[in-house]
Amino acid sequence: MTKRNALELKAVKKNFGRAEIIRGVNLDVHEHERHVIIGPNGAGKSTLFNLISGRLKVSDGSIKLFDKNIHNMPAHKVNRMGLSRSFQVTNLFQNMTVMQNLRCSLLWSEGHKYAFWKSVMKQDRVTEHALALAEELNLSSQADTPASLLTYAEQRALEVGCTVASGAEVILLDEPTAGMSRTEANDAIQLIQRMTGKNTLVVVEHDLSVVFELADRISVLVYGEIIATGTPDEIRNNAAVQEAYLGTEVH
Ligand SMILES: Nc1ncnc2c1ncn2[C@@H]1O[C@H](COP(=O)(O)OP(=O)(O)OP(=O)(O)O)[C@@H](O)[C@H]1O
Repeated sequence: MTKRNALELKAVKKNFGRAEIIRGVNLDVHEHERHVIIGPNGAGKSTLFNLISGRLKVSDGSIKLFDKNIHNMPAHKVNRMGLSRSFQVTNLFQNMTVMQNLRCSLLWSEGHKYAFWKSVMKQDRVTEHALALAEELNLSSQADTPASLLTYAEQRALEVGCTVASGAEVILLDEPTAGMSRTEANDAIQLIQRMTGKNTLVVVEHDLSVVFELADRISVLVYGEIIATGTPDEIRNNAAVQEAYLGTEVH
């Protein structure tokens, strides 16, 4: 049986002035897949994420989220349609506590747009859900701590928790282990795997040990073009990928 695509990019191009930065990208991300995009600095990974999440308009081509066109829609609409992008830590409300951040995301997923006063009954349910999430994130003991006082790795964990709580089916993660120690990175990967089991994940990541641990499939972006897509083994053994990017790093 063919797998349903959560995301489908067809011949996507992006120019900045006369420079063509994304040069006809075709990419299918299957529902529930963990798809990691790798590539050298300046290959266009962030630009591609900006196009998918609606922060930038495509110059040409189409992007579909579960069969609906989303290219050139504003980011908040793309978000409402079920795609959320987790930035480094900028999605958090720094002065609000862990619980308040989680509650905000849960209420957003129900369309409350931060109107906390709507229903007391619902508030109890949301609080319970937020507590359960804090526990899953190993942040129970910090439930009433403002986000700004968490460690960097804890903030990243909370950020992933808020993204999941916001109800998005497709989650884009931007270098989820950047700036972390090896132990923190391993914990973060386990947390991502645990928290996003029901989601489709698209991840940009530089750390190849993280990439090969996390990915169901990998796409390699070089100078604005995807030169290969495949399982970790297929990518490891792909001669063009080795020449353009991996070198001998993964052997
Ligand atoms: N708004 C912009 N205007 C002009 N050029 C841009 C703009 N945004 C990105 N670029 C250029 O597009 C190219 C790709 O940048 P991008 O940040 O997407 O690459 P990347 O693969 O994410 O790189 P890195 O791994 O270093 O984060 C770079 O040459 C960059 O200078």
